[in-house]
Parts: sequence; structure tokens; C-alpha cells
Amino acid sequence: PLLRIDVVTIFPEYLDPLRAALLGRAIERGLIEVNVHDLRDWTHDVHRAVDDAPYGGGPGMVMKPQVWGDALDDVCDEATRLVVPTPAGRPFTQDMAHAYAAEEHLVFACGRYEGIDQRVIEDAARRMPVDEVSIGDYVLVGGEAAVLVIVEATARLLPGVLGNPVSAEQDSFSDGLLEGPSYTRPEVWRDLAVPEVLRSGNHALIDRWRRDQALQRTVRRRPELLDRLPEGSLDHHDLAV
Ligand SMILES: OB(O)c1ccc2cc[nH]c2c1
Repeated sequence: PLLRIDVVTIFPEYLDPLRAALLGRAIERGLIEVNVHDLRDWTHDVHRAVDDAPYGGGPGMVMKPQVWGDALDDVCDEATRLVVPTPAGRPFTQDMAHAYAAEEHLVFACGRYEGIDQRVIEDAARRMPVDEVSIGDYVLVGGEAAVLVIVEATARLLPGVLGNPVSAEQDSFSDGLLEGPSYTRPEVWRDLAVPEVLRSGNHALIDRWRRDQALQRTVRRRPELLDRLPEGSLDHHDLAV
């Protein structure tokens, strides 16, 4: 496969959606290999315990290092990049999705409770690249949903996974602006008409209109993205928006 993915979790069924739809077909076609492992297969006790009380006190439980260490010893190999979703992680971005799409083997460690004993990450980092990654400024109950997001954003960049190949430059966020509105038939729907310009056939005008819409939307919803635009990417038309 172009990319091998292993996921370690106490809720393997949470990753079933990876086998549906487009990604499912890419797996069937051998473009991507996805293996999901139940962390409890590496527990040592009759209770199959994966968590314990936190040193220093505080609420909740922490996931045991021994269990994670044994699991990652079996699942990771020389080509692995280990990805650990956590609210305390580096923000996951489209650039990181491209970097992950270029990897050979990704292993995702899904935390639950208050997270995984930090020594698991420290120990792994002695042998392989490790990324602690956040998919956004909100807190989930576990890393599994974050893995679904990261895998989808990464796999769609692989050649052959999507029907129409994703041209990176057409991808939203690639010109640094948000995508503007899209329309299809009928021309009028619930007394709402499609903007005239889109039916004009004047493609220079249409491109200009679309860029204006993208700019206006970005100014309104994500003004901070404008600071990150490469120098000179806004022309005098844009600045008039
Ligand atoms: O919001 B998150 O990205 C996230 C990731 C992992 C865990 C583990 C316990 N809560 C979590 C939240």
C-alpha cells in the first residue's frame, strides 16, 4: 500500500467508519492498509486494567505505561511515525496532512481518561518520530474521533483514493483563503436565485467574483488567515473588497 495505518484503542469499533465509503474502497483496492488493535490485548491482569490513579492526585485516571509500551513494541516498526491525538498537542494542519500522506507507516495511539502516561511518548521518541497532535480547541472524550479526522484528511491526498484527484492548489486552504459559496440547479429554489454572474459565461468575471466571495468570507470568519498570506498575494482588486 501507499500508506500503512495502525490504530491502538480500547474502542476498536469506533474506527469502523474508516471502512465505509471512499476510504473503505481505497482499503479494498490495497491503496491503504488499516489495522485496528484493542489495547486490552496487551494487558497483563485478569481485570485487563489499562488505567490507574494519577501521581500527584487530581481527577480521573491515567493510562498505564506498561500496557501501552508492550502494544507499541508490537505495532511500531522502523518506518513508523507515532501520532498521539491530545488537546495539548500541536495543531493539526493541511500541511501536516500532506506530510502524513508521504509517510510509509502511521501508528495512532488513542488515549482515553485523562490521557496516556507521558513516559510512553518519551520512550517511543527514543526510537521513532512522535507527534502529539490536536485537531482543535475543544476537548473530546478520547482520541478516536481525532484519528478519524486525521486519517480522512491524510488519505484523501493519496493518489487514487478519491475519484477526481485532489489538485492541491484547488484544495481550500491552499490559496490561504476560505472557500466561497457554491451553487447548482435549480436556478431559483425557494425564491432564492443563483448569483447572476455564475450564469454569465464570463469566466474572468466569475473567477474575480469567486475570489471576492472567498476574501469577504475570510475577512468575516477567519481574519487571522489574512496575516498568514504570502507577501503580495492580494492585488489592488482584492484590497478593494
Ligand atoms: O480533544 B482531543 O483531541 C482528545 C484526544 C485524546 C484524548 C484522551 C482523552 N481525552 C482526549 C481528547
